[in-house]
Amino acid sequence: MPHHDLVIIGSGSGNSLLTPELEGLDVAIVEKGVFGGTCLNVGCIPTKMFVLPADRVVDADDARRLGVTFTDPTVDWPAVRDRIFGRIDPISAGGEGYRRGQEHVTLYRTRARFVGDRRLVLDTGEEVTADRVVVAAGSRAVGLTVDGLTGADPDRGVHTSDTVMRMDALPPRMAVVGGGFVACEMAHVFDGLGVDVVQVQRSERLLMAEEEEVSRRFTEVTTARYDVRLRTTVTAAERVDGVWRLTLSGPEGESTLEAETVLLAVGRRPNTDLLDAVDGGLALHVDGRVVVDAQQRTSVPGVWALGDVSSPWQLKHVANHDARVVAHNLAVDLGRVDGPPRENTLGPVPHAVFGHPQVAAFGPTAAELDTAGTPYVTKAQEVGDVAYGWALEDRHGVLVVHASPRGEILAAHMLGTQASSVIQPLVQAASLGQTALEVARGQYWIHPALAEVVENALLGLPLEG
Ligand SMILES: Cc1cc2nc3c(=O)[nH]c(=O)nc-3n(C[C@H](O)[C@H](O)[C@H](O)COP(=O)(O)OP(=O)(O)OC[C@H]3O[C@@H](n4cnc5c(N)ncnc54)[C@H](O)[C@@H]3O)c2cc1C
Ligand SMILES: NC(=O)c1ccc[n+]([C@@H]2O[C@H](COP(=O)([O-])OP(=O)(O)OC[C@H]3O[C@@H](n4cnc5c(N)ncnc54)[C@H](O)[C@@H]3O)[C@@H](O)[C@H]2O)c1
Repeated sequence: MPHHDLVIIGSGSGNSLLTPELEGLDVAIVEKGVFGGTCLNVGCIPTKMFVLPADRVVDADDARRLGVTFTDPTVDWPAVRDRIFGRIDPISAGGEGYRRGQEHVTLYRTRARFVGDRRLVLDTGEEVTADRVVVAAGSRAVGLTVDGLTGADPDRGVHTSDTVMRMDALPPRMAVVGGGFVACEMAHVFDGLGVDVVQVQRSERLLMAEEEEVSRRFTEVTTARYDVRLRTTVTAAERVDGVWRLTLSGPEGESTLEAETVLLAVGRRPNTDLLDAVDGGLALHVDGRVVVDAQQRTSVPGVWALGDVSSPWQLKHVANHDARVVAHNLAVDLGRVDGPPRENTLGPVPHAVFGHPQVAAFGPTAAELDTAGTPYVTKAQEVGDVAYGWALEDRHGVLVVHASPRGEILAAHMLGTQASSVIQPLVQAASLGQTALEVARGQYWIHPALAEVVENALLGLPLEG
């Protein structure tokens, strides 16, 4: 029975654990899927590479308002797709090859399941034990409880984000089910690339978890662009002659929607069930995530967890930071690094939805601050009211900042061009404890750059004194 110093389950963020401090350990990586995990192969990176060409199409159309007209675009799907995966697939293969070539690393290309504390059985039948285990097994897309739509079935035109980006050809029509991150990004991509998209969202707005003003404006812009069915669910589905006929239940009662392709984008669940995590003694939250403490330790000594399998945030920058904490704490545990273990105490967690326009945010919404009874002041700065907003002829963009009455930055919520980059100075300020006035008046703001929206929002806060 092979015994290793360290077994890592999952080659996404888990693959970045092997820092120089862990050099020479007998390490095994177990990976059942594509090497490199979700972000590289089917997540952040390819999706953003698909978003960009769609942005170009939408921006070209929008340029009409600026007095510039382009001829209608031609989309070469195989060229778009193959450029993206022509870049990504070799990175995955190269990463796998590198690990295979390392003398002290064993790569098991199969699934692992726990059968005891730090004891695993692989789908090959082999049993593997380890002094230390890191669970970095990620999450996976869920389906609907509707017959035919319970999971991806690409041959029958049912996709999740794992499969939709590799389609042979663009379908004429696509039903996108969901109103969260994946649904909004993918609906933008496929509408932009010329597919007739209908997005079906059970709630009253898209991106319901965002600040209401942002979610409302995003929904307005999106519904003006393509067909969005709000407060609507899919209750039944049948496929006839290669076309899905979905029965929808919405505000006006029952209706039918036809599409060659259905994209299921209704959330992701942690992969602890595939791991038999409970048999490994791991305590789980009710939603299936592994319980970890501030040092990323699980309930079993010698077992750590990181990323989507344990985090309340299914975000790559969070998984990466978890991995840095675990790598340090492994090195401390092994006596290779002096000092106390590290705690996972970074500031507020930002996120962005790369739709068109983008949405980016961190911190509580106004509704959450109200519920918590936290005193706060707010400024909603229109993007269209700063100089670069005039250049953009911006009509929808807004940056909402919430701060304490004394100027500590609590939250920012933005809809607009490059929101994912524009809010970063606010993430920095909130993380490093800089006040609104320090940030607004403690530096030059390049004029007339889009970042002036941040400066103006901060100066517009009705602070005490
Ligand atoms: C479409 C999409 C777009 C996204 N875009 C963004 C974005 O723009 N920005 C952002 O921050 N986040 C984004 N995310 C989220 C981000 O991809 C994840 O948060 C991140 O990749 C999680 O990393 P991880 O290491 O926890 O898991 P993963 O990268 O998923 O790695 C887990 C690995 O474990 C393997 N595994 C699971 N169970 C077992 C087992 N029992 N045995 C062996 N191997 C196993 C899996 O095959 C997988 O390769 C996106 C996600 C999706 C789906
Ligand atoms: N840009 C990014 O950072 C990015 C991009 C994609 C995904 N992600 C991560 O991946 C996670 C998963 O993304 P997601 O979009 O799948 O999930 P999500 O939680 O963001 O959204 C799920 C959506 O599905 C809807 N839904 C759930 N069950 C439903 C049902 N039975 N019928 C109809 N609608 C239903 C919800 O109302 C919601 O609109 C995100 O939460 C995010 O953390 C991040």
